Amino acid sequence: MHQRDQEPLQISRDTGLAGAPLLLGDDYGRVRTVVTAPLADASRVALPAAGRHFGAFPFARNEPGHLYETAPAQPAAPSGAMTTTGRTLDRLPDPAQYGAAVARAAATIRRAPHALEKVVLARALDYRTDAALDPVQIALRLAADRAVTSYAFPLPQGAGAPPRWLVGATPELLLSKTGPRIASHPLAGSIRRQADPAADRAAAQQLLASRKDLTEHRVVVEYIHDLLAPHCRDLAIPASPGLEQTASMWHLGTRIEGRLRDDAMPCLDLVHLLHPTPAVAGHPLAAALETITEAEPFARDFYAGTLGWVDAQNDGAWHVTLRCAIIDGQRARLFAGAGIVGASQPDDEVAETRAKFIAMRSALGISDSL
Ligand SMILES: C=C(O[C@H]1C=CC=C(C(=O)O)[C@@H]1O)C(=O)O
Repeated sequence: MHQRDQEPLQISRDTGLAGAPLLLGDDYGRVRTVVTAPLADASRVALPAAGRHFGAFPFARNEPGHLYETAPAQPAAPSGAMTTTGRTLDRLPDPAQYGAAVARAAATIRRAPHALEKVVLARALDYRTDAALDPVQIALRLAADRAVTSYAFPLPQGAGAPPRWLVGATPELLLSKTGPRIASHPLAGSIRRQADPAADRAAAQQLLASRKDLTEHRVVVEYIHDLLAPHCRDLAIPASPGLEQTASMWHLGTRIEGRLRDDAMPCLDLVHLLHPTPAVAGHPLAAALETITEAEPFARDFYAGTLGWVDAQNDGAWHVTLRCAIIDGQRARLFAGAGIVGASQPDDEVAETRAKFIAMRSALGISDSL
């Protein structure tokens, strides 16, 4: 079922990043080689027999990502926050323009919900400082929140140039596979957490009862169900979502578990089947991608892509690349998005994306006044 035509594999193998650190959750290693290939071909890249191999693929399915062979290493010790003096922050687009794009998308959805039922619109923050940013230290700071999987992946730029870095802390599991058993844990529908415990509980209850958020969530769960069901001999999906929390956000989440018909189906073929889900793109996919391209004044790059690990048995765990930044020397581009349905209100979605930036902003030491 998963066999593809065996056309020649277009990959390039690079050792230019040898020795660079790579961090994913509790795994820490030093890069040996990097293989660059699109996600569609990733399961055909020959992997050495032992250990885990890490990978990161961009939002755009046809753009190449990277699979890393690493050697185990001692994790770096976390250090204190960076001290910098000159800093700037540019908003892409500014919040008012983002709100206008949300209003247009919600109106389009209300007019013709069969043509577009949901779209995820993102915005970016361009941060510049006078000191080089340390991607591993930033990921270690993010790792203080044990509800998320933090990561720092070097992204090769070619021709001996220093890498860019993909750094973040994701709360969302796209797909894990252990033998025949698979799991996915989509999140969609969010609200900012509150410092006061009673207000925090009230916010969670408000989310759980929100028809707008339940609609956003249902679209994702149905999509994943419909794609996985033909490959599964059983697939269990709870009737309603539960609450998931990170240090700064509440989310609606649904844990989906199943058993594959074909145990040998490669983990990365399942990842390719699912990515991008309506938790980051929308539904129907083609209309959502068109809306995203029109509305967002930047390339998503590796934001809203997928990253994880795979082993030689084709088991693995792949996450949705969220709550992240692309770091390049003294610059960082942060990303955050929100699911838009017909009932979405522009100001609420601006506030939601602002809340989703909190984790990365505080790991980078970007003050609220900037
Ligand atoms: C697109 C993002 O979050 C997704 C994951 C959880 C909740 C989401 C939401 O409520 O819209 C998004 O689907 C992001 O953090 O940039």
